[in-house]
Amino acid sequence: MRETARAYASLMGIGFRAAPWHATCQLLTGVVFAVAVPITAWSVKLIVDAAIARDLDRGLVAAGLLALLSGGALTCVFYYVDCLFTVMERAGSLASQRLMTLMGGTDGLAHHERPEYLDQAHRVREEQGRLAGMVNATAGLLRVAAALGVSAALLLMVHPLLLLLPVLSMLSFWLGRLSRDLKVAAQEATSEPERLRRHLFELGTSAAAGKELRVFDLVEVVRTRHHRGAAAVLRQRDRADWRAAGLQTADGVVSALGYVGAIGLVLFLATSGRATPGDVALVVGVAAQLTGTVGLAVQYGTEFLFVLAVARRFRWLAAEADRARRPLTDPAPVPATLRGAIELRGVGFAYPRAEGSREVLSDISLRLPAGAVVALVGDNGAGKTTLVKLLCGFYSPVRGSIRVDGVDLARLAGDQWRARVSAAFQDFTSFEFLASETVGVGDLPRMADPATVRAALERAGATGVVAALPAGPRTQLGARWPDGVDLSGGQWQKLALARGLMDTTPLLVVFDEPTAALDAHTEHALFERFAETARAGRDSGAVTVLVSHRFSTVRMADLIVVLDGGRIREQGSHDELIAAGGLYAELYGLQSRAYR
Ligand SMILES: Nc1ncnc2c1ncn2[C@@H]1O[C@H](COP(=O)(O)OP(=O)(O)OP(=O)(O)O)[C@@H](O)[C@H]1O
Repeated sequence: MRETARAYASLMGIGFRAAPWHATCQLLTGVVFAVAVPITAWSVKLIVDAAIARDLDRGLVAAGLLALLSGGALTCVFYYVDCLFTVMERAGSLASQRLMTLMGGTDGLAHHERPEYLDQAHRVREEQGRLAGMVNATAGLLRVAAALGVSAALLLMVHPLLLLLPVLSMLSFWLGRLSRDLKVAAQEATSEPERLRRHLFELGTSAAAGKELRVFDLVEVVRTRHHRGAAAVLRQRDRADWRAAGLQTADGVVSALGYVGAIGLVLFLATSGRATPGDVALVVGVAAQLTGTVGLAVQYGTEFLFVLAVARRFRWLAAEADRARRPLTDPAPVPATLRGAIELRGVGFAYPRAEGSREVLSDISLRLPAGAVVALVGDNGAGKTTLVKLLCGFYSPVRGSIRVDGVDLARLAGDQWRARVSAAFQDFTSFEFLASETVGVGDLPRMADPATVRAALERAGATGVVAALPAGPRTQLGARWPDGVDLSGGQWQKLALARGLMDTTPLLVVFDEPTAALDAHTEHALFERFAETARAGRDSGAVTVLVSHRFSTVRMADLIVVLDGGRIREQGSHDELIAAGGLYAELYGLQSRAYR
């Protein structure tokens, strides 16, 4: 219960922080409007009674009250709707910012592996719009409560038995809620197949997947699976809809019985002289409004529950983010320069999601000396990228430790360590910014410095890519933007490489197959240059880790580490490994024969 209250408060907090005046105004105008509407029925009663009593003055006062209430209610509706839109817009923007901080600002990546996290994150992303809706749902419920309260008071003035009408309304509200619950449950139960259906839809309609779908003749397969999935989802949701419709019919019958009963009672009272004709008009008016109020109660009640469910997920993600950001127990500063080495001592690692927590790295003991260029080689799945991710601090070893000049990496603040890490990955990100920014984000403080960006482009051999763009470095990248230019895979990759070379004073530089889209000669020439630069800058002690399947590139490294099934099979310089005649020598021989 306390958790629910906190979840509610967190989303109300977003609404009020984003638009405090508008949120207050929406709540107030909603209540005033809700109170004014049933009172108009009361002023009608006064007018009818005055007419029957032939009392013009009383009739005019009542008519004035009616005009005032109608005008006031209309004005309130105007402000209510205006505030509603403003609150939704501003709270939506603030909620997106919070969500980005929660989901994108956490330290490592380990939580992204947990199915529970993925599921919650996916749902929150899908229902993001609702994060802004707590003020609106609350305003709606307040409106309903105010309208029901005033209606009940007016009915009580005529006869206590008429209070059964709001009671029946509550029954009707309950039936309405049951029917909505059925629909919500069906939606939740089908959320996974629905996600698959959307994925298939995406595959079947996107240009990116289009090539492979056609080459492998998969268009029909994807379409059939999509249609079958859609039919299964609809079938399940249809069943719930029919049951919900049954409950709604029962709800209609209950409302009609209440309406007829209330009017029957007031007519009986009027004909026996215990109620006035104005009372009859009052009850008819209030009873008619109650039907609408119950409809609103069901609508806002459901919306409130939906928003509350999203709020709980939001809180859950916030708690996860807090956990991921747990302060270090024994923090140590990141060294300014590396003097000794980055050392891995008995490191073991298993992905949280991997079957039975299978270790993908075991017993890794390795010394990466300051200033060295180290190459990681091995078959697909040998664990090269995983090792790189551990070095970058995205994940923590489950056994053993990584030490930076003798200090456990776990003692260094993640963001401070990563500020000293530079990288280029094979699965790089295509930042659709201006070309100079796409590269410049590799070193934010110097992003706006054209000379630094030019130098990084030069080091990555990407000067030509930017020079050929219509507005050079000021060209917007990405085809979806006006005047945006799309690049080839290799060109994007060269810019990603330049981004990884922006920072000239890192402690660790990682190249995880960043040149896979380039030809072997270009890759060789580039790495020769990187190695030279790395060796020239040995003073800062930066360790350069390079992952490549091309042995012509690998051979220039100071240290080559051969991984096999998550373990180190052998390590040494190119000459040492060739002389040893092991796996490296065998693979090198195979590749060089193929190139001859
Ligand atoms: N996010 C993940 N969750 C679970 N298992 C993973 C994940 N990423 C990689 N693995 C598994 O870890 C093992 C090592 O993968 P890794 O990507 O480190 O290999 P690699 O040597 O870099 O391979 P490649 O040369 O193909 O890039 C593989 O068995 C892979 O299936």
